[in-house]
Amino acid sequence: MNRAMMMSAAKNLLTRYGSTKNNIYRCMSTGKLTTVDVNEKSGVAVLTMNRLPVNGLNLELLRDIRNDIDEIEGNKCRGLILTSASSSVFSAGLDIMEMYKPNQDRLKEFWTTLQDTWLALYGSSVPTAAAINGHSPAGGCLLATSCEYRVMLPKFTIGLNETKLGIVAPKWFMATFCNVLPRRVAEMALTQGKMFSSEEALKVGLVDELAQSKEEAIEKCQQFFATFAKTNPFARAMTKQQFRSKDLQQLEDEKAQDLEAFLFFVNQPSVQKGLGIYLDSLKAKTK
Ligand SMILES: CCCCCCCCCCCCC/C=C/C(=O)SCCNC(=O)CCNC(=O)[C@H](O)C(C)(C)COP(=O)(O)OP(=O)(O)OC[C@H]1O[C@@H](n2cnc3c(N)ncnc32)[C@H](O)[C@@H]1OP(=O)(O)O
Repeated sequence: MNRAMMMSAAKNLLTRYGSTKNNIYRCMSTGKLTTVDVNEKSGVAVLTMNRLPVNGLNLELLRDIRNDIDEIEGNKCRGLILTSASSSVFSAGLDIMEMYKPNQDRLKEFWTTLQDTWLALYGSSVPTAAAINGHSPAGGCLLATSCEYRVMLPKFTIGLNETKLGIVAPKWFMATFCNVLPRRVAEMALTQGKMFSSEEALKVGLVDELAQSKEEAIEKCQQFFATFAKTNPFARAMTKQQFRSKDLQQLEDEKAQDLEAFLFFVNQPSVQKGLGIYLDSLKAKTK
């Protein structure tokens, strides 16, 4: 982050936090595929993904999440908890249908919206946490690890499984993973396409706590936010942004090349063939 960007971020944060210390704000739900509920007392917003059955991240769901994050930031919420309306899947990751035999204009918009959603979530000045109440592969894991804290329910799986699908996780997926895990663990897991059980994820630090129910997970996320009670919100947010600025800046600088690489890669006949086989295997499971 250069000096001008830093000053502008500081100005935004001062405007947000300057005179609002003890007030409670109300946020409103914006999306059709998401809901946002704000705890009137704590000011914490719960953003629930609601594209059942598996919260596949298609263009519309990503747009809704992105708009919700902007609205939560704008409404001065005290925290953002990301969770799912499903009782078994947090998010199945990117909707493979967006990448399989794609319309090229939509494909571009899809990837650009994913980039923008990540920039908004990973760079959010609002404290963020994920209540992971179901499986969380690939893009689902990206969303969860973009948050500052993770609480997961037992007996589910989480990880970046891209290499198992014959696709490559972009650099910013890897950077997000490396922000949570020791570099060696991250490299091994990424190259293996490893999906961690909830219990394994806790052991390596991919998640911070386990909870027995969604309600308990949300409560634990709220307790995490409470650890900031005695900090200055402006100083907290600036500190977070400085920690993450290298990763954020890299994607900001390379957005166009990243899109180009994605389009090139996804349109390769071998990748299309692999995605088709993978989709068939997923569908065969349900027959
Ligand atoms: C030099 C190289 C430079 C490279 C530069 C970069 C290039 C960039 C390349 C591209 C990178 C992209 C990164 C990709 C990220 C992703 O997120 S890809 C998606 C990965 N996701 C998965 O692998 C998860 C697949 N799904 C599952 O494992 C299971 O569905 C589940 C999540 C564990 C849930 O299981 P269950 O509850 O049993 O549900 P199912 O019965 O399996 O599924 C229900 C229906 O949903 C469909 N479905 C599931 N997941 C997806 C999905 N991700 N996309 C689309 N559709 C999905 C499934 O087929 C079922 O459909 P129906 O049979 O029609 O009901």
